[in-house]
Amino acid sequence: MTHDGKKLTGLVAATFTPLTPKGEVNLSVIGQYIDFLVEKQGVRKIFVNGTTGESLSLSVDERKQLAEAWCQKGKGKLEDVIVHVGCSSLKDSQELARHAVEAGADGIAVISPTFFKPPNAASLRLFLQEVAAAAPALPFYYYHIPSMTGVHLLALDVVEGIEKVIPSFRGLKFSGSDLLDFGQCVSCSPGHWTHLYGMDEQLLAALAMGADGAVGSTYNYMGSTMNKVLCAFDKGDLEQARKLQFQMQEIILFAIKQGFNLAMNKQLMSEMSGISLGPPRLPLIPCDVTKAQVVVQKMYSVLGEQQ
Ligand SMILES: CC(=O)N[C@@H]([C@@H](O)[C@H](O)[C@H](O)CO)[C@@H](O)CC(=O)C(=O)O
Repeated sequence: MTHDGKKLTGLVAATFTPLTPKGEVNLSVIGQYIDFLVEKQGVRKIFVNGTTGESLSLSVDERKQLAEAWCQKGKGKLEDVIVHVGCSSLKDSQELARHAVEAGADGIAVISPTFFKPPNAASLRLFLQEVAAAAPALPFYYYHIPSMTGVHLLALDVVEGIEKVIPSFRGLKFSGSDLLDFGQCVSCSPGHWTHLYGMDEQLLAALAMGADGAVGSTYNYMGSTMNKVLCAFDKGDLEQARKLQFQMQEIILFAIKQGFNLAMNKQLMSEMSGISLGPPRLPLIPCDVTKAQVVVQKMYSVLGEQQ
């Protein structure tokens, strides 16, 4: 559910954080970025300061500036702005959760702390509960991304009984490949929770398993194709949905062979949108532009000019 009571569904772009060439947050291109998503990709929902947004490499103050800018510039253009407020420090997460309310976010999401890892699902739930309590009126989502957090608890165990302790709990962003865990989360959840899948290359499988939508990085520049997958799936046209998902897989696999990572992904968005998003922040290092351009060529050759 979003802030206005509607369940959050459909395609959500996990935004990149624009930086200047010197590595400072660059708020000046956010308006242009939103226009590109809305007008060229048909994407009107965003997930800010997540993995793609390099949140854990940003200061609390930078995350606040970004949350404010995305919410302000998105007014009247975007339907939902979900702000990720997860940090290793509970206090920082709570501060960001309170700030998200002031900024006008439609919901907040939280990952597991990653350095001192929760020893079990109950302790992670307690952490989430303490963050959610700082912004009790905002829809709250658990962001499950074991490949990045190194926390390999089952999402199913984390969300068990969660609404009793987090009344604002409204679902999961599941960025993992374990469709057994994902399917059981869907199967055991009440109907008002949303299940947003986060591995773009296999969204179709998750849709079959009951996903309500998706959050991902590639929807920044291949959102229009994935919107067609959702549309074909809704109409029951599996042949068309598969054809388009396979095309996206071909591109992502090609990119992986070229060394796909956040730096390349960010450069792909700069190339596709014409908006300079700058380098990633250290410790990540910029991607060789010619490598990104090879992937862009592949994208055009597989998808035509539809992007
Ligand atoms: C590990 C990672 O970055 N996963 C991406 C995917 O969109 C991923 O880039 C895509 O599936 C290509 O592998 C998202 O799940 C991340 C995300 O939604 C976020 O930025 O919060």
